[in-house]
Amino acid sequence: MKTRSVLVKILAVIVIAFGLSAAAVLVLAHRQVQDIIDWSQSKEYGERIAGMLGILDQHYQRLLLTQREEVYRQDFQDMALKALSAAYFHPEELSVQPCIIDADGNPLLHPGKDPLHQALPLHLVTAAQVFEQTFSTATEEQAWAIFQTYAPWGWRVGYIVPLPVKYAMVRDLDQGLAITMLGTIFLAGCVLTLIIRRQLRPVSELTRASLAIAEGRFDLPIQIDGKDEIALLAKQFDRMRTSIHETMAELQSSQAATERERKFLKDLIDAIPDLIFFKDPNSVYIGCNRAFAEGFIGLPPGEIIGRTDLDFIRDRELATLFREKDRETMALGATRVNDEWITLSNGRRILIETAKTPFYHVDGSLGGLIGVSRDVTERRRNEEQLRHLATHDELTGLANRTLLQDRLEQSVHYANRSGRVVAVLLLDLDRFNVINDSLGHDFGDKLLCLLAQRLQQVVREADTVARLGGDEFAVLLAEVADSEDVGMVAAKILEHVAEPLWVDNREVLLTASLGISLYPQDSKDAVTLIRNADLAMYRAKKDGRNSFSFYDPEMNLRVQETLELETDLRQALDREEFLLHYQPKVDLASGAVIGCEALVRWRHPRRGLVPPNDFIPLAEETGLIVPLGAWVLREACRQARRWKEAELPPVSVAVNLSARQFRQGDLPELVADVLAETGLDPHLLDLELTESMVMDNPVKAGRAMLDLKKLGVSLSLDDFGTGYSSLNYLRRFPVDCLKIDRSFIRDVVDDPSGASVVTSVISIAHNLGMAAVAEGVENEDQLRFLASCGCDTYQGYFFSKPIPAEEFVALLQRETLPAGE
Ligand SMILES: Nc1nc2c(ncn2[C@@H]2O[C@H](COP(=O)(O)O[C@H]3[C@@H](O)[C@H](n4cnc5c(=O)[nH]c(N)nc54)O[C@@H]3COP(=O)(O)O)[C@@H](O)[C@H]2O)c(=O)[nH]1
Repeated sequence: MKTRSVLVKILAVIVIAFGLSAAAVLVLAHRQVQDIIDWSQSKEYGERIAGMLGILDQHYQRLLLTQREEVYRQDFQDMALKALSAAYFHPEELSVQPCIIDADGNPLLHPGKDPLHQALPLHLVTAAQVFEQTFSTATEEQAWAIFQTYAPWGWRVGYIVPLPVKYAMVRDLDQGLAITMLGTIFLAGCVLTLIIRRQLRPVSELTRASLAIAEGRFDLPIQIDGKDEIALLAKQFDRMRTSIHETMAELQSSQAATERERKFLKDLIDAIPDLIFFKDPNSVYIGCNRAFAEGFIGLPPGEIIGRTDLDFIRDRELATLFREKDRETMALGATRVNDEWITLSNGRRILIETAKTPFYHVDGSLGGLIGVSRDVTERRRNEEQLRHLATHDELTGLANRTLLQDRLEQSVHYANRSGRVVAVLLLDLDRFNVINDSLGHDFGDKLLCLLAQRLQQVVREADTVARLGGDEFAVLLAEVADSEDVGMVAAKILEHVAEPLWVDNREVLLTASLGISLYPQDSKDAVTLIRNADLAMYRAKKDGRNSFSFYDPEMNLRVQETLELETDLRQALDREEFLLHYQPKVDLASGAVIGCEALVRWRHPRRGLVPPNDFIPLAEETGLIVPLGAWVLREACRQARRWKEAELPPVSVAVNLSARQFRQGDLPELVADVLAETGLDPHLLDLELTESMVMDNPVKAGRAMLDLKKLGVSLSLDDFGTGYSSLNYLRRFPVDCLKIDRSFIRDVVDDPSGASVVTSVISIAHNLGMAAVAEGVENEDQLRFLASCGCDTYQGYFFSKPIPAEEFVALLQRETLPAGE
């Protein structure tokens, strides 16, 4: 590399020297040419000399004269001699005509022109003549010697040169000079090119690199060696390129990552079934997902961007609404949620819930909003359904307790201002469970639906009919004048309820008990009004059903008592507050005590001895009858076993079963367990069932009775005659005794119809192979009548009230017992 550099330098020096020499030559040559003055250029002097020399045609000939004295001094003689010699001795070889001119410009010698001599001053003529003579006679060497002696300083030698010749000289000179110049220029050019190429190579390398960078190619390294500025620059440039390359690579990688992310996000939002869109602050779409574009607008996303809702939503009202909501959202600067019904591109109408949220640029300026719309049609429908379910009865579609309460509160609110009365009527069907159990729940449901329709027809549209559960309905009379009007409506309702209903081609007769509470008299609170109506309804039920009853504050007192009683009842078993009394059963024929009926008593710590009628219904209602009944059964069996162990005459013990106990599926197991536990002979246990208990569901009851019979116990049908026993069923039940209700016995003497019922029951019992037991025998007449009818057994105050166990033992031990005749 260094050698090359030296060579180039040497070459450059040579070229420069050559160029300088050539330039010097050229300058000298030009100067020489310039020394030969074209006297024709000097008009006055030129014309005079030309005239003297007889040169007429100035256009074709020029007189060229040497100009400088020094030249004469050195070369004049030689030149003059040579010129004159040539003119005289070799005139044919001359292309120019020489002449000599003195210091004043007078021609001294001009070989071709005689007149010249005449015009010359004498001394010059002489000189000229001498010259002529000399040259004409002397040899060349002689002429030269003469000339040397004559020639004074200041003479000039000239040539009359034809113009072409003069220019030929110059042209030759110029050509030479031009060739020299061109050669020099060429060489200089070559050297320069070399130098430039050498110097500019790094620059061009840099240029190439710059271009590559400009074209985005950063991977081509810049290879420039050296330590000069360009090399240093190139190195820095290459570092810069590397740095940019790396930065670009990072940028590209980050761009690729960004692009991947962007694509992923696009795919993601396209995969979301919700409608997603983005708008600028002027509500112009700047993006959306596929669901929005194709599902809602019906255009590809590209055709939506840059447009507004007004451009493609046909419903202008909706489009304007969208725009208003956009503005509100962006003005608010927070998420807003709206519901709107829209029509999709496939024509389906859906309800959308749209959440619009403003978004901002990095500099904090508003970028627009992001919208997400979701099809909530189904959800809303479900919500409506749930709301309906939450406020309506599923079976009948009537309002439920919640809605009733809500409406009642509203009605109370309005009545408060209007001064009118609001009435709550609570209706409970009488003995509906009998229908339900005997005819099935489906049948019962259909009946309830028909009744619901009927109730709705009775009241006005402003009133509310609700089902509170089971067979319990409520009617809210939103505005009535007074309680009299309410009573009329209540009576009308009962009338409609009592009209025959047809379900599955079967006629059903229903009655209801109705309780009424009034606003503002009975309470100002909706919940209390409903509760008071409920209390009144219970009163109506107790009063004999198929009637209505207005709420009375007394009812509340009773409820309070009942609540207290219930609390005490729950603790009574644990506190062992129950005990049994036994009422003897007497054989009518022999007068012997053949058994007894166990009757529970409650020794209340404050109230004293509480009769069963005051707590058995409550125990039944609360379910406490189940443990209480089990206790009675166990205690009665244990007592009977003790009597047997005491070797008293054998007596059976009768235990009353409650409806709930009987319905419990585990009664046979309980009886079996108790018998096993107490060791009582099953024949000495008599279980008393009521007529209504078995007739509510005769089939099921029949099965349960069979199970009990298998244990070896006796079964009696209590209160016979008060219910609706079907003889058909009765015939099939494994019953041992029919107990004639005391209401028939009471009137047996005075009332012939009562007597005939008793005789009929006795004969039915006997015909079915059962014993007849009369209850509530209080006097001898009754006893006598029963004996006359062939009644088998009796019990009643006439013989004995229910008595404690020890008294019953004493009674048993009496030898003589009263007997009927
Ligand atoms: N499930 C259960 N029910 C029971 C139980 N113990 C009693 N009861 C039922 O309570 C009702 C009332 O019973 P009670 O007050 O004991 O009355 C009984 C007798 O005292 C009464 N009786 C008997 N003879 C006469 C009479 O000559 N005159 C008259 N006024 N009353 C009389 O009758 C009741 C017994 O009736 P019954 O059961 O129908 O034989 C009552 O319904 C009891 O069944 C129990 O443990 N479990």
